[in-house]
Amino acid sequence: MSTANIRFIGGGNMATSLIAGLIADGYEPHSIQVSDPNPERRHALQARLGVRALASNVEALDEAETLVLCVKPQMAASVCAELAPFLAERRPLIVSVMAGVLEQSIQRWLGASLPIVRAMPNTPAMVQTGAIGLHASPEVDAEGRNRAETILRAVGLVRWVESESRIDAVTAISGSGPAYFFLLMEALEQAAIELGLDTETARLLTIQTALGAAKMAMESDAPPARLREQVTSPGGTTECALKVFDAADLRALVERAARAAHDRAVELSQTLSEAP
Ligand SMILES: NC(=O)C1=CN([C@@H]2O[C@H](COP(=O)(O)OP(=O)(O)OC[C@H]3O[C@@H](n4cnc5c(N)ncnc54)[C@H](OP(=O)(O)O)[C@@H]3O)[C@@H](O)[C@H]2O)C=CC1
Ligand SMILES: O=C(O)[C@@H]1CCC=N1
Repeated sequence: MSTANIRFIGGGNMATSLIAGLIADGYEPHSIQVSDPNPERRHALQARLGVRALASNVEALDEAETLVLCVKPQMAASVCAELAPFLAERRPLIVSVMAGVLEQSIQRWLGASLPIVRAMPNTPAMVQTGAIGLHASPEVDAEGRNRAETILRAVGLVRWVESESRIDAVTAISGSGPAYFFLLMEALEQAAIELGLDTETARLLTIQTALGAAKMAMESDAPPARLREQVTSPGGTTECALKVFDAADLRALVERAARAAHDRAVELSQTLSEAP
């Protein structure tokens, strides 16, 4: 099965992460083309990753087998309308990473029931440690599902979800999730500095601790709650720290934050589905 000729529309943060991850996995830079209106971004993509970067979306489509839509949700309608006349015949597999943009909306803007896979990746795809949710529209055949999965598996862990609405949950957890962990890292690093550690030591101890905790959680049979208990000696230091988190009801706060992200994705879906 060929995964060749992948075309990206929009060359920002998410496209750069995906392209970097694919190239690190062995994809040939010449099999990837990307379009972006920003000349500096195009230059960076070409210089850093060796892919062809074009100003024109239509030119970037050339010989597309898989087309990855990587523009902001608010740009989706106009970009699809621009591409529509060039897609009807070729019928590439369309992979949309756009948060809150429904398969049906994309098909309506394209004016054709093209096969669409919605993918919700995250920026750690750049280091092939992405967490990706996938959903396929009914037009996607087994080869299309395989192709999307093969491409996304090159940059991380892939999970299919049963209904398209679940992509909004994936968006709230793993799509936006790296930002939550980065925020925690920023706060812990700052606390380390306040406690007297030098900046570099604070940075490295924070990052290594996050990496170690994630690796342990991934490799252990025990759930995170059990791993947390193993760190928490009765009457010890961790217990004191965790009591502070409990007093602030950290769990409820995290749930509220995830729900806010989810609800924003739903709101985007509704608003954009009404866009002409
Ligand atoms: N960032 C993330 O962690 C994740 C993002 N996503 C989704 O990925 C998509 C892109 O997000 P992200 O990469 O963060 O956003 P960025 O703004 O970094 O990237 C979007 C890029 O598209 C360019 N662009 C604007 N208009 C057009 C156009 N008409 N044709 C082609 N390119 C255009 C922008 O240029 P300019 O800046 O000059 O406008 C920009 O370079 C979004 O839909 C988002 O929901 C999904 C999962 C995670
Ligand atoms: O913040 C956003 O809207 C995008 C989608 C998931 C991560 N970033």
